[in-house]
Amino acid sequence: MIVCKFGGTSCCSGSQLKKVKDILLANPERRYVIVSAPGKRFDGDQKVTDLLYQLDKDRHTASILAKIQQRYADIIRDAGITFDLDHEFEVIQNQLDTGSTAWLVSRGEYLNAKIFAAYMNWPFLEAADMIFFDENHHLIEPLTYRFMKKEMLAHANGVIPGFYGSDEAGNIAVFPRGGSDVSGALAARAVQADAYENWTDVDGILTADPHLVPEAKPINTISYQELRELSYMGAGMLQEEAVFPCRNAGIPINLRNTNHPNVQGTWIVSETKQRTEAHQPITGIAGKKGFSNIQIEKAMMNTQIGFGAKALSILAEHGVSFEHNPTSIDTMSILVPTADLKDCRKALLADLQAQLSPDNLFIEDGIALIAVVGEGIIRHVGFAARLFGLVAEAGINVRMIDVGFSEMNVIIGVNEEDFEKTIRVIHQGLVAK
Ligand SMILES: Nc1ncnc2c1ncn2[C@@H]1O[C@H](COP(=O)(O)OP(=O)(O)O)[C@@H](O)[C@H]1O
Ligand SMILES: N[C@@H](CC(=O)OP(=O)(O)O)C(=O)O
Repeated sequence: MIVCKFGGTSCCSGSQLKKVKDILLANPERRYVIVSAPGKRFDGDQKVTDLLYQLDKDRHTASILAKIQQRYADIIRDAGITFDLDHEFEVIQNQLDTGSTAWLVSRGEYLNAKIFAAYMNWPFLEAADMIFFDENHHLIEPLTYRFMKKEMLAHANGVIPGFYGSDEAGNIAVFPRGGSDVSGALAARAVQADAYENWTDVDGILTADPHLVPEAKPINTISYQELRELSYMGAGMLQEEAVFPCRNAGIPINLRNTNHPNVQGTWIVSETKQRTEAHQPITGIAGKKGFSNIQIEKAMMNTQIGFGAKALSILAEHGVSFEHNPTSIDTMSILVPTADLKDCRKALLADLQAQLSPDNLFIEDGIALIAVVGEGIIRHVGFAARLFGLVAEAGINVRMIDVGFSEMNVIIGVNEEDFEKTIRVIHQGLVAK
């Protein structure tokens, strides 16, 4: 049995929904499908979920609601589906004053799943009755699996809206953005599927973001951990939390292209399986902008037991999470998301100054982090020399290097303006060859 998830790009129009239907009917093992809200149809278009978040800011902007309704009306017309859209929008209109943000933004998936269920003539299985969050907004996994399994297996087929579930009070709760991937992974795990197919608009996981590196190639197989490292660092094709349910149950994930259904895509499997590209140490490259470095310098820092722990606890008190923390004898660099400093920059610096009495303390913004990922890359003789040689030859100033103990990735920090260039240079020199 296969559980499929189709992302916003696969569900953005009537013609895309036709492709989705053909894919599902081509293999009877594809019994359950999770759909996202309609995504972008072309560059510059708006995702329905983005429109809903916009509407949430001003609930009575009639033009936004009308735009959303029109998106669905076009889908229904182009796919030739019979569906009472006016009724659904009347219900939304009636709850506009009282409904929560989560409720409102989840309507994108809810409506798309209802429409697609009508199109497939499969039952609509309500995610709010199967996916549960606690009062701290954490997923209640065992309960979710129990209810999903019962509800799904009670039907031969089913269409499930992605992105949302409900809390203990029965109110709608949503995952972080991109969360339909998680809904799909939970469904696959609940019914112990043989595979979780995640359908999108690229031929698989590519060696780099195709917007930055047009010549990036699909990866045949990748381990769960490699993928996690890439998606954490911004490779946006699979929500990072979607890996865990499948990984823990040993369910392979197959990332595929709705527009090229004959392409096998990327298989995401356990670490124990060999990658077919074993001759090639790098699996992929990903990166993110928007980091700041908190630089703390103090003579003899290395002899002061607890200095690092103290610094990090001050960050925690201000709600700042740290990503990397390279240190040397008298210097500690703490890489944090710049957004975390928005409301506490001054107070944080004052606390660090008062409690650590550093010789020098400052924050540098505008840093981008790039992860070069591949099982065992660190053990490849000459890898580091080649990597840093390439970057140096391109005249790029490396601000930070962090080599974790996982032996799976090297993180380098560069100025944001060098971000795209660095990814291209590394890809060209180490992956495309
Ligand atoms: N390494 C990568 N491999 C593949 N796609 C990537 C990578 N990095 C970023 N992407 C982007 O992820 C997109 C697919 O994710 P997403 O937009 O969430 O699709 P969907 O709406 O189908 O879920 C691709 O169109 C591509 O631009
Ligand atoms: N529609 C939601 C959830 C989601 O997963 O969408 P997509 O599959 O298009 O990334 C979002 O935009 O965040």
